[in-house]
Amino acid sequence: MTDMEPTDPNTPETERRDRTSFYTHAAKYWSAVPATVDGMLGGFGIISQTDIQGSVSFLKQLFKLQNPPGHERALDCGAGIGRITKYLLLRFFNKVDLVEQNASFLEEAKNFIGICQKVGSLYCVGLQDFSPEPKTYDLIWCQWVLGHLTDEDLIDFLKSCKRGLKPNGIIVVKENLTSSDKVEVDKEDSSVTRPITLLRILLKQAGLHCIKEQKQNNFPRGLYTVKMFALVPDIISTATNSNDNSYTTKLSVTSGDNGHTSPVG
Ligand SMILES: C[S@@+](CC[C@H](N)C(=O)[O-])C[C@H]1O[C@@H](n2cnc3c(N)ncnc32)[C@H](O)[C@@H]1O
Repeated sequence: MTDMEPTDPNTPETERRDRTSFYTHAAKYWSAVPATVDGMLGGFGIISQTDIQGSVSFLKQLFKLQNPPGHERALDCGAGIGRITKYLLLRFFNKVDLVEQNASFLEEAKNFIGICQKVGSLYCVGLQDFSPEPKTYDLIWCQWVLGHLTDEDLIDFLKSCKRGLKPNGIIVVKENLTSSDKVEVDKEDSSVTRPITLLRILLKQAGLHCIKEQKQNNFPRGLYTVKMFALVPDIISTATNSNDNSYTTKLSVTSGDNGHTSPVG
């Protein structure tokens, strides 16, 4: 190649460098954020209680399913200081593990949650490099973190979560969604906010089936729409992969979007 020839932007090497910088930039961003509830919610600590109430109500509905998840073990993904572990998961599960890329947040989680025998392993690693132990979790909760994964890594991560589920286990995704059909990129924290159409495609590619979805209500105006999705292994993709758990998901899908928009990301 001569000096005059333009470099191809899509070479594997360029993609590898872009991916690495996407994650290192996010890690740098979060390293400057205070280890507080307000810090976890981008300055919107005020919405934490409403958020938790919405999640409690959603989770209670999942326990009323015909084949409900057990209460043994949950995993909090992108856990931060353990806000969701403390106020939601520890109320319903005998053991909760946390996975979070920022070591200071996990350190603070010990103080924030307090001494609790029910807190299990604290994994300090990015979700792009993490796979839950197979057949371990009744519930895997992913909130306000999946926008920090590339589409490809998100699919791989969700596939590994699927393998991490116990029978009747459920993955919950609670994320911001764009009101347009476009991905919105936040260069400051190195994240993306996806439209629901893209999220649905990625969930399908991960071999997940949505058994329930619900909009988070009562957030202040001007924030992104936030939705919760309860996901189980898709029967079809499960049938082609005998290592996965099997499900009969004859459950109704509920939806309700009244156009509100949310905090972080
Ligand atoms: C908006 S905060 C949400 C924290 C928590 N889920 C909550 O709702 O309170 C995003 C969290 O994701 C973490 N995070 C960012 N990128 C990550 C990655 N690639 N893997 C794991 N955690 C990540 C950040 O360090 C931060 O703790």
